[in-house]
Amino acid sequence: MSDDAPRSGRPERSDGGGRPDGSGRPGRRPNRPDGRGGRPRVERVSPARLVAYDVLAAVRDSDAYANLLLPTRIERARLSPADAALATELTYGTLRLLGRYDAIIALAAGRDVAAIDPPVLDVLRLGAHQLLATRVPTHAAVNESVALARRVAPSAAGFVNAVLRTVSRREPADWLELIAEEAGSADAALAAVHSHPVWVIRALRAALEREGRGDELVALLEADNASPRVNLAALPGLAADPAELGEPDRYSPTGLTAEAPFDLVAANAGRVRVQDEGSQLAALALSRVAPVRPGERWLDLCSGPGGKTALLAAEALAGGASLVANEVVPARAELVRKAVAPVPLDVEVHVGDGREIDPMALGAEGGFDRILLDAPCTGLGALRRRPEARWRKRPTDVAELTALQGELADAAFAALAPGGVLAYVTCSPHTAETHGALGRALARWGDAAEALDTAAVVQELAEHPLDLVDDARAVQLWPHRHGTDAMFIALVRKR
Ligand SMILES: C[S@@+](CC[C@H](N)C(=O)[O-])C[C@H]1O[C@@H](n2cnc3c(N)ncnc32)[C@H](O)[C@@H]1O
Repeated sequence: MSDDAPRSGRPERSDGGGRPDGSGRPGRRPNRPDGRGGRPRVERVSPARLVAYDVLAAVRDSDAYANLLLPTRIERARLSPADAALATELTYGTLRLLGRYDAIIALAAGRDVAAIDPPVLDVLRLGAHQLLATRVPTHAAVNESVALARRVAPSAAGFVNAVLRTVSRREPADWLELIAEEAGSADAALAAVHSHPVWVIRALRAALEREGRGDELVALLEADNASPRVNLAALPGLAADPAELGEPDRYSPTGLTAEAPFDLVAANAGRVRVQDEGSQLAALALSRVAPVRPGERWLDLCSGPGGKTALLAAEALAGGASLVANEVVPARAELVRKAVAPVPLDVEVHVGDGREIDPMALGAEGGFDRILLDAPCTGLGALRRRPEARWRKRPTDVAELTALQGELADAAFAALAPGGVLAYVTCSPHTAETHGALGRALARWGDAAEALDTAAVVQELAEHPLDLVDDARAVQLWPHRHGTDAMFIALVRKR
C-alpha cells in the first residue's frame, strides 16, 4: 500500500463497526468501569483501537514508520473496511496532533507529559483524539480507553479514566484557547495549537516569508494536519488518459483522483500508481524541459522507492531515451526494480552511493543528458503523509543533510554531459535544503552552470497556471496552496 492515508476527516461512523459502545461485536454490554457486576468482566477493546495502539507503541519503541506498519497490522487483524478506516484515522490523527494532545493532557492531568508512563500516555493521546477530533461518543472513547489501559498498564486505568473525563468536559475550541494561553510564547502557542515542533514552525515561516507569503503559515500548518487525498499517476503511453480513469489533477498532466483508487491501481498492474501531484510535476519538469532526442541517457541518482523513476521510465520510453536508476539502500533499490517493472524499458537499477557515481561504468561515456537528484532531505514538505516525521526530525538533521545534498549535487553535476540538465528536487521547503543548497551549488559551479527558468517549464507543462512567486530559477509547491507536498524543483543546465 502507498503512503497515502485514505481521506477520512471526522469519521461518520467511528464506533468500531456499528456498535454504539465501539466494540464492533454484537450483543456486548458496556464494561462496568468499577469492575463490579454479576458476571465476570472481560476487558474488550475494539480491534481498530488495538491496531492503532499497537502502531503508536511501535512508533514510540522501535522507530517504526506508521505508513509502513499500519497496513500490515490491519491485514493481520483482518479488520473490516470500516474498522480499517477507523484504525487509520485514529493512528494518523493521533500522531499528527500529538503535540496538541500532549499540551491538553498535561493540563488535564496537572503534570508534564514527561512524567506519564509512555504506554499510558499513548492511551491518553488515542482517547483525546477520539474525544476532540472524531464523532466517537464520549462514553465509548472513555470506556474503550480505560479498557485499553487495563490491558497495557492496569494500575493506570483510574488515572486514564479521570484524565479523559476532564478532557471531555470542555469543547475542543476551549482547549485550544487554553493551551494557547498557557504557552510561553507566540511560537509555543502555534506549536501547541497546530501540533508542530517550534523549530519546524520557524523553518516553515522562514520559507513562506522568503516568498513574501508569511501570512500563509497557519493555512500551511492546518494543511499538514489534514489527511492528503489519494492521488494517482497514470504512466503516460502505458495507461489510459487521466480523464478516462477518473478526475484529472488540476496541475499534473499525468495525475488523477478516483473514487476507488486502490481498485484502479490493482487493475492496472503498476501502470497506474499512487503518487503525489507535486512529485509528478518534479519528474515531468526534467523529462519535459526540452524535447527528448532519441538516444539520450538519463539517470535517477537517488531513486528509492522509485515513484519518480517509474514516471521517468515511461517518459524515456516514449522519447527513445535510456534510463539508469541508482539507490544506496539495497532494499529500496529492490522497490525501484518493482516500480519500473511494468514499463517495457530496460532500466538498470544500480546500488551505490550517489556521491561516487561513475557515468562510464553505467554505460554513459561522456555523461548523462538528464539527471534527477531527488535528494535525501528532512521531508518537512510531506508531513501530511508521514504523521510521526515531525516529532522525529531534529534541527541538527538539517546541517547533516545539507552537507550530503551538496556532495550529491556536485556528483550529479559532474556526471552530466555538456548541455545536460540536472533537476535538483527536495520534498522539503526548508530554505537551507532548497534555495540555500541550490545557491551554494551554483556558486561552486560558477560559469559551468546555467540556472534554467524552472517556473516557466513547470507552468508550461501544468494543466492550469500555478500560483508561484516571482522566482524563475526554482519552483516551490505547497500543500495549502497547491494541494501537493511541498516539493522544491530547480533545473540547472551544464554549459
Ligand atoms: C527523497 S528519496 C527519493 C524518492 C524517489 N525519487 C521517489 O520518488 O520515489 C531519497 C532517496 O535517496 C537515498 N539516498 C540517501 N543517501 C544516498 C546516497 N548517498 N546515494 C544514493 N542514494 C541515497 C535514500 O535512501 C532515498 O531512497
